[in-house]
Formats: sequence, structure tokens, C-alpha cells
Amino acid sequence: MSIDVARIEAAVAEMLSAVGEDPARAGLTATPRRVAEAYSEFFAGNELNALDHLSDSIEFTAKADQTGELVLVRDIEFRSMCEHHLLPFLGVAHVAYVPDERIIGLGNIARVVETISARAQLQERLTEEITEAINDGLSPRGVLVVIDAVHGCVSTRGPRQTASSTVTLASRGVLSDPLERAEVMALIGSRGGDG
Ligand SMILES: Nc1nc2c(ncn2[C@@H]2O[C@H](COP(=O)(O)OP(=O)(O)OP(=O)(O)O)[C@@H](O)[C@H]2O)c(=O)[nH]1
Ligand SMILES: [Zn+2]
Repeated sequence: MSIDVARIEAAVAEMLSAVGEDPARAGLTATPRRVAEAYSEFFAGNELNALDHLSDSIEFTAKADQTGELVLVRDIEFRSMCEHHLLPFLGVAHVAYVPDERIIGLGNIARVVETISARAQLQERLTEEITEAINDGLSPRGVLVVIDAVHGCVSTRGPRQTASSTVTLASRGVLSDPLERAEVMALIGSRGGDG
């Protein structure tokens, strides 16, 4: 089902009334439309299939004596919507995989993250779904996804922990091995230049 902008606008006007605001006052008249546009962005991934970003994979043949090649795309910025409170959580995703017979243009890894983020999510499920998409789309020898995020529902309300971030990790195949995983974690932690 596509996003129903008119229904979002009506619901936002109703919420404004419910919190004691006047949705007709000058500063608020365009707010339902703006929120509907923002929600259309936040939930655009409901209409998309992340695997479509992996359909143009490239054949990759490792030489016989090469093992353990790794692709790591670090610091992919994302925002998603916490499904408990409909407040954003923001952070970075690090996506690593060990190719088998297919690799993919690097920008498509970020597109997978964006599509799966643009849905009502839990950070754990977001991490799992990105891992699963890379695993299904590229059939690699291993996948590891690490997400580090700050939740609006933890920082702006409830516990109000503004300095706390949450790290989640999911893996498949050879990157589930603790030693292989440790190498990727070290690479994620390292930064070239002044980063
Ligand atoms: N595991 C997990 N929990 C989350 C995520 N986003 C938000 N939460 C937590 O989900 C919980 C929802 O708990 P509830 O008790 O139903 O709601 P609440 O009373 O608003 O909880 P508090 O935020 O702790 O005040 C809260 O502890 C949130 O911090 C997430 O992505 N993953
Ligand atoms: Zn929440």
C-alpha cells in the first residue's frame, strides 16, 4: 500500500488538537503537510525491496591462493524510526562481507541500509535485516553488520540519556567466527587520516 499523505495530514491535525494546540493558527497551518512529507521519507522503505539494490552484482573470482578477502563499508549514516515511540534513531552502520562469487557496487550497500532503515524498526531487527539482505543478495562467505545509534526515545524522553549510544551486531558464515569478527571490529575501530 502506498503512503496516504492525506490521512497522515488529518491525523497530525488531530494530534495537534489533542495536545491543546490550535491547528489553524498561523504557525501550524502547514505543519500537517510538512509532517506528512517527512513521514513519507521515514517510511519510504515500506514500498521498496532491499534486494533490488543487489541485483546488479559483479562476478568475482578470487585466485586459488587468496582467502579471506574482505569488503568493509564503514560509517554509513542512517536514520530510522523507533517502532515503539515513532521517534527517530540515528547513527552509523558498518557493513562487512567476505565475497564468494559476487561483489556489488559500494553505493548499493548504503542503499540497502537506507531502504531497510526507512521503516518502523527496532535497532536489532534493522541490523538483522541488513545482514540477511547482504547474505541473500550476494551469497557471500560471511557477513557482519555493526550499528551504533542514538535513540530519540532514550535521549529526549523517558531515561533522557543524551550521551548513551547502542551498538548491535549481526553476522553470518565465516564472520560469525570470533577471530574473523575481531579483525573486522579492529578495522571498524581504526581510522585513517584525522578521522
Ligand atoms: N531493544 C530495543 N529497545 C528499544 C529500541 N528502541 C526503543 N527501545 C526501548 O523499548 C522500550 C519500550 O518500553 P515500554 O516499557 O513499552 O515503553 P516506555 O515506558 O516508554 O519505556 P522507557 O523508554 O524505558 O520509559 C524502552 O525501554 C525503549 O528504550 C530498539 O531499537 N531496540
Ligand atoms: Zn523508542
